[in-house]
Amino acid sequence: MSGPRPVVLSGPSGAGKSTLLKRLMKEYEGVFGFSVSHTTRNPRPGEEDGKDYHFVTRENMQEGIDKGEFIENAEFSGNMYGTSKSSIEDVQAQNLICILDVDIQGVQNIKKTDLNPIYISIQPPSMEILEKRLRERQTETEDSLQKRLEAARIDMELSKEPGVFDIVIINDDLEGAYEKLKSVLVEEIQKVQDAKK
Ligand SMILES: Nc1nc2c(ncn2[C@@H]2O[C@H](COP(=O)(O)OP(=O)(O)O)[C@@H](O)[C@H]2O)c(=O)[nH]1
Ligand SMILES: Nc1ncnc2c1ncn2[C@@H]1O[C@H](COP(=O)(O)OP(=O)(O)O)[C@@H](O)[C@H]1O
Repeated sequence: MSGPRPVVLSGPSGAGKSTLLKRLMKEYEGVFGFSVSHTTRNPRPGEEDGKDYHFVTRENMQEGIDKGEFIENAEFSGNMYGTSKSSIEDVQAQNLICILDVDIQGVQNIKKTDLNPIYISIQPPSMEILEKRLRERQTETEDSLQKRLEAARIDMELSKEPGVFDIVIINDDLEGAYEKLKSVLVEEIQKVQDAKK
C-alpha cells in the first residue's frame, strides 16, 4: 500500500518520546496518526484505554499474538507490549503518517517486516538526567524505575550501532529536540498536506 512513510520513535523510557510526539500531533493535526499499542501494564492516571494503549490481560494479548494479529511484540520491564496489524492499518487507511512508539526490540523486529518506516531514536543527554526525569515523572515504582534504567543502558549501547537509526536526536533542550524532529519529517509532512489540497 502506498502512502506516507510510517515513523518509528524509539529510545529509553523517559527520553521524551511521548512529550515530543504529543506536541507534534497537536501542531500537525490531521497529519499524524498514532499506532495504539497493546500492553499488559496498568494504566497511569490520565491514560485512556484505546487512545494511549489498549490495556489488556496477558491471556488476551497472548491469544492475539497466537492468532498472528501483531506485527511485533516484546517483553519490557515485566510487561508485554505489541503493535497489532490493525493499529497500523487504521492509521494508514486515513492516509496519515503512522507514528509508532516502540522499544529497541520493536525496532529490531519491525526491521524484519515490510513496513519501511523512518527510524528515529530519542536519547537523553545522560543516564543521570534520564534517572532524574523518570523520578520526577512520578509514574514508576522503585522496581519499575530500576528495570527501565537497566533497559536504557542496553538501548543506549545498541542505538550507537551504525545503521540502526536514520537519526538520533539528543533530547537535551526540548525546543531544540522538537525542531530537529520536525526537520527530519518535513518532507513527509509536506506530502500529506499536499495530498489534502
Ligand atoms: N516493542 C514494543 N515496545 C513498545 C510498544 N509500545 C510501547 N513500547 C515501549 O515500551 C516501553 C515502555 O513504555 P511505557 O510503559 O509506556 O513507559 P514510558 O516509555 O516510560 O512512558 C517504551 O520503551 C515504549 O517505547 C509496542 O507496541 N511494541
Ligand atoms: N527536554 C526535556 N527537558 C526536561 N524534561 C523533559 C524533557 N523532555 C521530556 N521531559 C520530561 O521527562 C519525562 C519523561 O518524558 P516522556 O515524554 O514521558 O518520555 P518517554 O515517552 O520517552 O518515556 C516527562 O516528565 C517529561 O515531561
